[in-house]
Amino acid sequence: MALHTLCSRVAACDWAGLAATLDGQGWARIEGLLGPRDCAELVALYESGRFRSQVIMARHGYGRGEYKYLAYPLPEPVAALRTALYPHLAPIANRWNQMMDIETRYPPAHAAYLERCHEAGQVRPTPLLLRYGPGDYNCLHQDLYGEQVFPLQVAILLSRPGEDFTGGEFVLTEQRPRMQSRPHVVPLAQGDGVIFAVHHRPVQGSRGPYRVNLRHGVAALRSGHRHTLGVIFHDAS
Ligand SMILES: O=C(O)CCC(=O)C(=O)O
Ligand SMILES: [Fe+2]
Repeated sequence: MALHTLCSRVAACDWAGLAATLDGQGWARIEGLLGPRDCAELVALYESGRFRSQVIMARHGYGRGEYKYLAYPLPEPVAALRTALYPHLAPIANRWNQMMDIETRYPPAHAAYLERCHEAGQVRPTPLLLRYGPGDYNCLHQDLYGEQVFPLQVAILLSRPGEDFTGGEFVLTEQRPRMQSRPHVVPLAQGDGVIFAVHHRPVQGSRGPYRVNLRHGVAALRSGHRHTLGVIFHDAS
């Protein structure tokens, strides 16, 4: 995978449009972030890559299926994606924090943000590859790994819905204060990324913005195998 192609794909996204969509619904899709060959390379990494740990989800009550956290140094395409996406997300994160009266602001470059994580004792990489088989699912959760939290993350679907697998929809729920939770089903094709809020997002109410609490997960697969790349911007303790 040509890294400059990856970086120019990220740069070519309509970031003003994505920011507006994120403000409106808490998630936004980047279509065709990765090509079919890029996806196949990342799927192959599930077997051949270097990882710091493996999680069998059923053992922890997280669902069914498994995932592996990549080790540092990250594979080049994953490192490049994370570095290239971050500067576009940091201004959105800063604006959201301002709306939610949260004091934290994020530096414009990911390297500087990682230094902050490392100073807080969060030094372990969080990008991960996930693998689901028939009947596997991922319970609603939030990827929080310490006090340092970057409020947006990206998941990229590496498999072809309808061909490699059926079912396995990416879902989000929004828990609103004193109201019932709202579900979202995110339609993804192979290579599409979804940007979404890790835990909170501001929603504009009639008396100013309020906070909603988000969780994400994956519905059970009916058949086949599904792989995902998760890009989380804070390191873990
Ligand atoms: O497999 C998925 O689509 C969900 C992945 C996930 O939970 C994550 O990237 O944090
Ligand atoms: Fe997750």
